[in-house]
Amino acid sequence: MSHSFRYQASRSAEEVKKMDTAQLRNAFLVEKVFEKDTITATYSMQDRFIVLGVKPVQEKLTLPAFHELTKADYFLERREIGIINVGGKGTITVDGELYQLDNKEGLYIGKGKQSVVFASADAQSPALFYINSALAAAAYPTTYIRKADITPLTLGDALTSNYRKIYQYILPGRVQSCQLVMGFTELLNGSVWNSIPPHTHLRRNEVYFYFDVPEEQVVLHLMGEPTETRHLFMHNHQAVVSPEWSIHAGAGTASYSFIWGMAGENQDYTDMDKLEVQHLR
Ligand SMILES: O=C[C@H](O)[C@@H](O)CC(=O)C(=O)O
Ligand SMILES: [Zn+2]
Repeated sequence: MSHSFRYQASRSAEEVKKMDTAQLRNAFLVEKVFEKDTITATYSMQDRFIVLGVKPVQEKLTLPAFHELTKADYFLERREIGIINVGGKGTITVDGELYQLDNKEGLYIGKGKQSVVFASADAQSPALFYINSALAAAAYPTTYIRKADITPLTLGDALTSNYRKIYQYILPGRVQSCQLVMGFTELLNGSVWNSIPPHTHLRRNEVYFYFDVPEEQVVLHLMGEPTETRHLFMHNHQAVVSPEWSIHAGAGTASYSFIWGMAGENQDYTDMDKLEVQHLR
């Protein structure tokens, strides 16, 4: 099996004002999350957040320690992870305990678990495990999360093209974690705008991962300070890091879904500094 990793330094709002498209993409985009029989990792210095993609096809894949980045003996020595499967059926074995994850099912694995092994049920329709990881100081139980068990928040309106359902998977009161807050949002029936009106949250970073973007469609992801915005055109299965000073919003050329994951100062989902669209520049 193979694995790869990348390191992304933290960037200031001042630096970003002067970036061209390639520099912006290099600093914030995770261009290829999934590669066959590989575990990819992007280590962002925003809250030491790690974005991983696991695509087992012919092989079982074991989560490595990424010792070069972490100096840990095993990945979860001082970390926690949240996983959402955006592919076909798969399994995750955590210190010998087997969990089956269908499409859009999730798993939280706490600090201290030493062995995490991923597999697909069918090589023709491989599992695609999208993972976020944050530093953890306490060990909380491994928890299986089923979409059918979650009552989503409904936001927006078809008249403003932002009708969407928000499935909160990991947050206080549902799944206990140290820092991670994670879930996904579905845009429905031709609605295309996510997180509009937008917000920032100085207390934590956020990473967006776009999925279920129809073939040949794109998402125009918006970032930057509210009065100094930038954009990135994103394809299916790409992720983008949002620093604490940046808005994170977007519009698709069709409806799509995205996983959001956060870590930082607190875990209150509603802790956002809301902005009005008229104030954007
Ligand atoms: O801080 C929270 C996150 O930005 C997302 O959950 C927002 C979102 O999914 C949406 O409004 O569509
Ligand atoms: Zn946010």
